[in-house]
Amino acid sequence: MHEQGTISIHTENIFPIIKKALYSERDIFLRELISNAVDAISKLKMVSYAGETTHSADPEIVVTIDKDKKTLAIADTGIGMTADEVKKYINQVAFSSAQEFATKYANSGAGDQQIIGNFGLGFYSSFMVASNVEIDTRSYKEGAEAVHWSCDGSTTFTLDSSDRANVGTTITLTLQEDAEEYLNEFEIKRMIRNYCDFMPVPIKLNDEVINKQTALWDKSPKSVTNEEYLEFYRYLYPYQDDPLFWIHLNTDYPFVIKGILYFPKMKADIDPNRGQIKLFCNHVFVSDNCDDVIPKFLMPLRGAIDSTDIPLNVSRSFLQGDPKVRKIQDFIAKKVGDRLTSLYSDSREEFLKCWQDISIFMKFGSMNSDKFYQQVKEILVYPTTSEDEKVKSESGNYTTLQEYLERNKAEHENQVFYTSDPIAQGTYVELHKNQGIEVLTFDSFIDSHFINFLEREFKDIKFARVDAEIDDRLVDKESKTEIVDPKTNKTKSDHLQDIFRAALNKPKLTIRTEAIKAEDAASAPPAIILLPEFARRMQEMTAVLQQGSVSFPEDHILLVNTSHPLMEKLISLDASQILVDGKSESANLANLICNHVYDLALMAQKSFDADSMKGFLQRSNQLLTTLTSKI
Ligand SMILES: Nc1ncnc2c1ncn2[C@@H]1O[C@H](COP(=O)(O)OP(=O)(O)OP(=O)(O)O)[C@@H](O)[C@H]1O
Repeated sequence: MHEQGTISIHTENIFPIIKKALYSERDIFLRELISNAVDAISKLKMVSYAGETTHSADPEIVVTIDKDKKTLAIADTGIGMTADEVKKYINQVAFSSAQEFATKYANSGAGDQQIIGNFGLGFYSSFMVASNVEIDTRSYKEGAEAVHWSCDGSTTFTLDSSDRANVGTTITLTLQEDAEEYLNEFEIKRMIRNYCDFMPVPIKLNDEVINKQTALWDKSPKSVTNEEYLEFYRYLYPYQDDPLFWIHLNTDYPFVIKGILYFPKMKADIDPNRGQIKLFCNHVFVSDNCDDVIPKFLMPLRGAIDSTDIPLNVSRSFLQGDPKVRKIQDFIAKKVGDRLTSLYSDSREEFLKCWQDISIFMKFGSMNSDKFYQQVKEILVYPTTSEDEKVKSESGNYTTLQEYLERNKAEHENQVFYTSDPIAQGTYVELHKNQGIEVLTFDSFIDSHFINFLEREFKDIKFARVDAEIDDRLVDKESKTEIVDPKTNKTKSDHLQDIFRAALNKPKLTIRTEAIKAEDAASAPPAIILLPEFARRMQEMTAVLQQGSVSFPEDHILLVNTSHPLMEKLISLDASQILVDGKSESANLANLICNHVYDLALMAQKSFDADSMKGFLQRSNQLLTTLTSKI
């Protein structure tokens, strides 16, 4: 048999277009050819199950590199093709999708970068790297003649008889000069591992089986042990910390979707834009990036998703608007939500152990997807100062917002007190705690947005940071009105206001006085800084918009604690007016103390820059010297 023919395609110069468009994705040719080989092996299995043939051979794919001839061959023990099938499937089917691709590319007007090779490229993608492609094949069909097809990338081909004895197909590529890297064994091994690792047929190179073959996601979740899940994770992401927990997806309805999604230990700097989930289509690796298939907020997860239902096309942008993809996204998000809620209800203790690592993800997800938020809102928890038995756990004390509101309904209905930095704001937290006011911690970088989100969700609730205002319960209102100077009718508060205003001389600073309640008066701070919630949030927002750092607001409040013992002394110092060398030494000392008290209050709020620190140290020394000179 000898036949020569013309492949009927209408787009001129089809191969240069394909080569140009897919240049950066050239590796995919091997994935396509090996996928075809796996399909051919499955088809043979199917016809044999159907009783159409008794032929059987060990399923295997052998990749052979011939450096002298500059060829790369992929041989399979699959179904093979008759001459008619070659004409039909190769000359017509394969080339028609090539044409479709080229037309799409030519019309898209998109730059090379926007066209990414996925599926549908098939057999013809071999012309991206080969100057000549040969097919040597023999069908499983009784009496079928083996055939040899050859094409040099032009639109003509030859079809001859072949002396091939075995059922199956060998595709031999004569590599172009610029594709000789595919003669390198390491490179081919890497490509097989990358694209074909989980294909269910052994793929051999130099008698060595290169691929893993079994995909853990295919197994029934009940039959997989924790150690197997961990091992698989370590295989996919070597040298990484073990994951916290995982979700095994295994469904046939409404979509065929399998996979394992792992929750890794998340760092504070997670980048939700960088997905790490591997996407497979029937065990064939497609992409390291499931951007279009996974909802954005699930991006920090890792693992693998395998689905033949994900409509992949040559141009990835096609995917985004696809309604099926949206349904798949919702489905995956729901599964993730289910897993989290069942973890919480099965073992709150285990859930809380992971909380530090998953909280940012869950808050981010809640803000991004209402469906997800509705699913998880009851299990969003926050560290709390409450000592209630119900909130205790080995990982610390945690409460949900609902529980918090319920517990504190009588004390402060609809008001949530929180700290954004339990260490720096420790003084304030302590003050609240001592008066029995429960404080929650919202200290991640996402929390200022998340608090806004919660305030939108719970319309009546107001969040106030512990340093925003002093709650009435923390102060003794009566002591404020006590008159201490019968001559001037001034209260202690009036006096202290005068002293501090004169000493600090800061027009933008508001000075307020309150008697802070404390069991031991000296244990409460002599003064604290208040940053009104609204003004502080505005400032934070402006900083975000201007991409700057949040500077400390100049118009803050200094709240002087009139019940601190230091304040009595300060009033008498100021009043004594002891003159040394014509100067009032006591007034000078009072001035130093006021500035020192102010600085100490500031220090609980912000770190000092070099100049402020220098000033603080100098004054501290001066103050110590003045005080010790009295001894
Ligand atoms: N190794 C092979 N053994 C048997 N038949 C093959 C082999 N390779 C290709 N074919 C036949 O050629 C056809 C065209 O292959 P091609 O790769 O272009 O497209 P496809 O596999 O049908 O789909 P896709 O474009 O998604 O890969 C296949 O459907 C199959 O019938």
